[in-house]
Amino acid sequence: MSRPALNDPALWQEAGFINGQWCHADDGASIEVIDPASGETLAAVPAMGTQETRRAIAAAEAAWPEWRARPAPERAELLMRWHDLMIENLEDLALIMTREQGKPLDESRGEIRYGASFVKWFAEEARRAYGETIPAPTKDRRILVLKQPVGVCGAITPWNFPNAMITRKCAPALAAGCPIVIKPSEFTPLSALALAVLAERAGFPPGVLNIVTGMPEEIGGELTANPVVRKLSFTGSTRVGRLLMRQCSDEIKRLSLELGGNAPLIVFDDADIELAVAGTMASKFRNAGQTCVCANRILVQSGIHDRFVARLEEAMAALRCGNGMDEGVTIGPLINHQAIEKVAAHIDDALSHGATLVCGGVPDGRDRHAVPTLLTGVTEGMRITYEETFGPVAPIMRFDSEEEAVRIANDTPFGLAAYFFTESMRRAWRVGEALEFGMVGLNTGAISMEVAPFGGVKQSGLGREGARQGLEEYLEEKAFHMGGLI
Ligand SMILES: NC(=O)C1=CN([C@@H]2O[C@H](COP(=O)(O)OP(=O)(O)OC[C@H]3O[C@@H](n4cnc5c(N)ncnc54)[C@H](O)[C@@H]3O)[C@@H](O)[C@H]2O)C=CC1
Ligand SMILES: O=C(O)[C@H](O)CS(=O)(=O)O
Repeated sequence: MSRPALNDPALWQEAGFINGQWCHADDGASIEVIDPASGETLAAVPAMGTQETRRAIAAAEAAWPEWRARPAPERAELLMRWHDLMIENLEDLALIMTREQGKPLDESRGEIRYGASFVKWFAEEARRAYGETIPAPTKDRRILVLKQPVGVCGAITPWNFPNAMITRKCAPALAAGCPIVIKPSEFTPLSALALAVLAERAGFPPGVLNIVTGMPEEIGGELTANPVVRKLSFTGSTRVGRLLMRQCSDEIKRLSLELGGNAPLIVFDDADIELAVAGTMASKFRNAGQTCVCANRILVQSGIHDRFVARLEEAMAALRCGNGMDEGVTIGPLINHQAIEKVAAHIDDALSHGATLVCGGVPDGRDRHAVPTLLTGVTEGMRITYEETFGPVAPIMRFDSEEEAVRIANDTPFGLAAYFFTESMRRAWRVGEALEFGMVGLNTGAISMEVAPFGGVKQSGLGREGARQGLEEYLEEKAFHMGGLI
């Protein structure tokens, strides 16, 4: 197991974190963490299940009364201390992330800053869980609306953003006064465990933040069935989100779901072509295309089509595939062989139905890399247009009219992110309002930041993360009627 040389080796943890204690699975079982760049075993973390999860939930329940009673400025101070420790240890956290997830080091550094931005944002928001007073209908009554923490929360997070998807959930939970039990992806647990090391150092009391690693079905089964857990927050596939939603229905738990996407990116004839190319590169190739907000379909109007394809091919030629630890690499390996096989299947299907390969091609599984690929002549009905590719493949669909582009863009059960490029103010309003997505980028491919609400409609999920809305997901509203006052 070739762990990286860290400035602070204590950040490399191969144990779960329950009630302020580092612990292993009751039966001693473990699961291996694989380096996606080499395929070698990097670490082994506990294969925890129902019993360990039950203990973590009990620890969170025991911690709740004191944590909810702690004044918001004190919760905020702990969150800021955690934020500062993340920034101080940024290089180590980035190294850990690149080794277990594969993304280039610079992207990992960017994700640590992105993850830390949620901790700082919710340290600030903790002080603003404002209630309200309502004019009473009679003289003897006063009506208040109190904001109170939901209670013990659970979170289940994906492998593609193994730091930011943790902090985007636990920062608002902790800010609101909720203790939390987190199950990170079995592919990338080390980033979550490093965050727990820093949370402990920041001074969070035992039981407030717990990390349970291991068997998804067992841990998820306990988080969804245990009545002590009042809310579950999930980021991942729509398939699993639907399953968890069903499992939470018996207890009518609060839910936040950030699920799959199928983002259209539309380039109109009147687009600024350089903005459109830059926006496409930013949206399509971040994390080797393994994000839920990546452009999954690229719709280009006929008049600009050939020029845009030529410029995009030029820009893609600058991408460099390789090991994320190596200087200058911009496209790391995909997370695993299943991901590579899915990308290959999408390319094969498109080519077999008449698409043209401009550059790239079917990845070689042995290289564990998906080569940045540009396809033209992509048409509706090809798998790549209705399944989330989650890889560095840019499928170009030609269109003629604005109405046709909006129809195609909206023709999906998903509704997470969409992008379009035009210099026309009138078209900006028409298309921005017509697109059925939770987030829309006009002349930009970057829409992920802590200040704006992140989330989707239709089968892309429920609720919003980040922004003012993100705190509300962890608060309950109580109408408090005070009668007999005269
Ligand atoms: N909306 C988003 O931000 C994301 C969407 N995705 C989508 O999900 C697809 C697969 O990516 P994965 O990370 O493998 O997503 P996934 O949905 O399979 O896994 C996400 C998390 O759910 C857990 N999980 C899986 N099955 C579970 C179960 N039965 N009970 C409880 N927890 C369970 C996993 O251990 C992981 O922690 C991607 O191809 C992409 O389409 C993936 C990551 C993020
Ligand atoms: O899971 C994801 O893909 C992230 O939500 C995307 S982002 O927030 O990093 O853009």
